[in-house]
Amino acid sequence: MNSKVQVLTVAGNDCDGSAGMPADLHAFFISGVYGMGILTAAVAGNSYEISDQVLMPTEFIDHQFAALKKDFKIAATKTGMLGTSAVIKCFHRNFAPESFGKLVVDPVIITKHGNFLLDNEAYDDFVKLIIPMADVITPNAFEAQTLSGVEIESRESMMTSAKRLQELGAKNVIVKGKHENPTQEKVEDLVLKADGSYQWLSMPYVSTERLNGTGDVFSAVITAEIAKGNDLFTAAEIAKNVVYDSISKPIIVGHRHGPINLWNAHSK
Ligand SMILES: Nc1ncnc2c1ncn2[C@@H]1O[C@H](COP(=O)(O)OP(=O)(O)O)[C@@H](O)[C@H]1O
Ligand SMILES: Cc1ncc(COP(=O)(O)OP(=O)(O)O)c(N)n1
Repeated sequence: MNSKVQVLTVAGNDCDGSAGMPADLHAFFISGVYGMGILTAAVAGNSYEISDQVLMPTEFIDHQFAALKKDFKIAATKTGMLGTSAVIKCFHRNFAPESFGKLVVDPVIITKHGNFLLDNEAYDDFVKLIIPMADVITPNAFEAQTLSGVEIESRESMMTSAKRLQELGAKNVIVKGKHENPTQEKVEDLVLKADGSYQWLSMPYVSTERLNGTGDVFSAVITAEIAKGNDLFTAAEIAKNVVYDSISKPIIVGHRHGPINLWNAHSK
């Protein structure tokens, strides 16, 4: 039963396959782990926009947790789109490390193209219930800023923001750097561990619109690598390389903000 490392994503489906659960499952596959998915929501999306979203009934999410708990040995779990207070409370009552392993929280609040995937009313419950459960939290610069109240403008502010997230209860924090300036040379992420040790991850800035799924893949690879027993610094370094390889040689799928090229990472 346990010949393959097993991991779980609790996330929404993006119907164009570029982000959310499909991206997580692709990332699990290239990481060599067996991936499962508890569906929380679904969005109608393409490479231009997200035009609609719907949430799963929480009783059905309960049933998905119960089904997996009975049968599998899950070493690590990641969260993606939780969407509402009801889903957050449902996750909170179902998740236990004994059954679902280490927890990586990707705070899906607003997509990089401006769609809100977390209700305003759900925000306080996310902070109160989900952040303290996180072994690792992986906010992008905007989410780190929103959650910590610290404006991200330098390495120093990324560190202050990460420490603030630890005060909110997350054990280990990865603040992903900004990548909005077309003249920037590199994108730097900060990995701050529970014991205060830290590392900077730095890769060249890639100028492309084909970035759908970068955040999902980054946190999914970290989840897979932790499940395999890797240390967080190693896991984050592998994830950073996978994302870089996936965006530096784009595939042309869809017209605009297309999916990233995981094949290029897989072939390395
Ligand atoms: N244009 C880019 N060039 C290089 N690295 C990038 C670029 N965009 C994102 N990344 C990297 O991709 C990973 C995911 O970050 P990000 O896209 O900010 O997450 P999210 O999808 O949550 O907004 C991080 O390691 C980040 O540094
Ligand atoms: C269902 C669903 N979940 C997550 C996303 C992705 O949102 P975003 O924060 O823009 O991150 P990445 O595309 O970089 O992973 C989505 N579109 N749909």
